[in-house]
This record gives sequence, C-alpha cells and structure tokens, in this order.
Amino acid sequence: MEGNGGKNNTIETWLNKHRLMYNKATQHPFILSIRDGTVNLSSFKLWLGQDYIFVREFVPFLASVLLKAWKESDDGSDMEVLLGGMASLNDEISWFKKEASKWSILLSSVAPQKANQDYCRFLESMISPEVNYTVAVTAFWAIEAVYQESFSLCLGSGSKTPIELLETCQRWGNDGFGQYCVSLRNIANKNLAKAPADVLKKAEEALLRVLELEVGFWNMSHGEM
Ligand SMILES: Cc1ncc(CN)c(N)n1
Repeated sequence: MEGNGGKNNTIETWLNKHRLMYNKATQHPFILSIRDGTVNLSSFKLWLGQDYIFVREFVPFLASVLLKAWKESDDGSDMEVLLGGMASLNDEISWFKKEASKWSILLSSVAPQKANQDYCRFLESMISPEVNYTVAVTAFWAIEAVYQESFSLCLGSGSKTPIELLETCQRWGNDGFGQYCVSLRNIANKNLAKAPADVLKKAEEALLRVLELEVGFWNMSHGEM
C-alpha cells in the first residue's frame, strides 16, 4: 500500500491546499513591480547581489540531492534531470557575474542579508544525510518552480518589464526552464506517491518552508524587512 493512498498528484493537492502561500511567493510585489515596469533599480541590484550568494550556496545543496538520488532513487533518469540542473547552475553563476558587471556591482563585497542567511541555513539543513531524497527533491522542485512561475509572469502579454531586465526574466521564465520544472515536479510526485506518512509530512513542511523563505527573500529585495 502506498503511503499516499495510491495518488500520484501530491504536489497539485498541496498547491491547492496552500494556494494562498504559493501565490504570495510567486506573485510578490517585487515581481509585480518588474512586470508593471515600476521596479526600483536599486532593489533589482540588491536582489542580484544577494541571489548570486544564494546560487553559490545552492550548488552544494543540489550536489546533495544528486547524491541522495544516486543512493535512494530506483529511477536512473532522475540523475540525468538533476545533472542537467547542475549544468544550468554553472551557466547561472557565469550569468550573474556578467550581469553584475553590467550593473557595476562588486560581487565580492556583497554580504548576505538576514533573509538570505535564513534561506542558506535551510539549504544546509537539507544536505544532512538524515534528510531523505523525497523531502530534498520536493524542496528542490519548489525552489526552482517559484522562480519559474514568478519570472514567467514578467514575460506574459501586457507585461511592461523594462528592456534591461528582460534577460533576467527569460533566464527563469523561458519554456526550457518550465519543462525542467515539470520534470522535477514529476520526480517529486513519483517519489511522494510511494512515501510513508512521516516522509510526506516532512516534504509538505519543506515545501511550506521554501515558500516562506522565498517570500522573505523577495521582501528583502523589495526593501520590506
Ligand atoms: C532565492 C532563489 N530561489 C530560487 C532560485 C532559482 N534557482 C534562485 N536563484 N534564488
């Protein structure tokens, strides 16, 4: 008997249950200000410098998800999807450096703010071998999905995203990244479908924590601390 009552759509069930929180994370006023063209460029620059620090911390987290997949997953294709994610993180780091120099941001002098530190601490907690693969991959999907949904909003019809921010929005809002997030959600759902109740509980808690941390990260960028 599967711990999830035989269902294979846990993520969708959770998203419906936590819709309010999910919308807070994916339709934050910071993102809406990019979409309506009123974004404060100093907020954008703050976000850029802070996210560079976050993305560097994201690498060991993803490495730990890969390691868990190798040890715990019975589906070899998970590894390939995660490896693709690692390759795009490599691109992402180069892109941050290029973008920072375009905006005259000295990345080496950026210090992580509280919301970023909290998020990085969460990532670190997920690295522990005691956190199982299903929980970690659910958190990983949620982290990527929030950026994908958020930035794709800034590309939709009627958006007035400033031209100099379009590349940023395309980085996470493009169809390829959308497909990658669908693959991650399928991996999470597949593992959640066979997870026992205690793992399901931890995975749902991890999803909620990610949403809360994403809201905190946007608040920090938007100057609402
Ligand atoms: C805070 C945050 N969340 C998600 C992502 C997408 N990798 C990111 N770059 N930064």
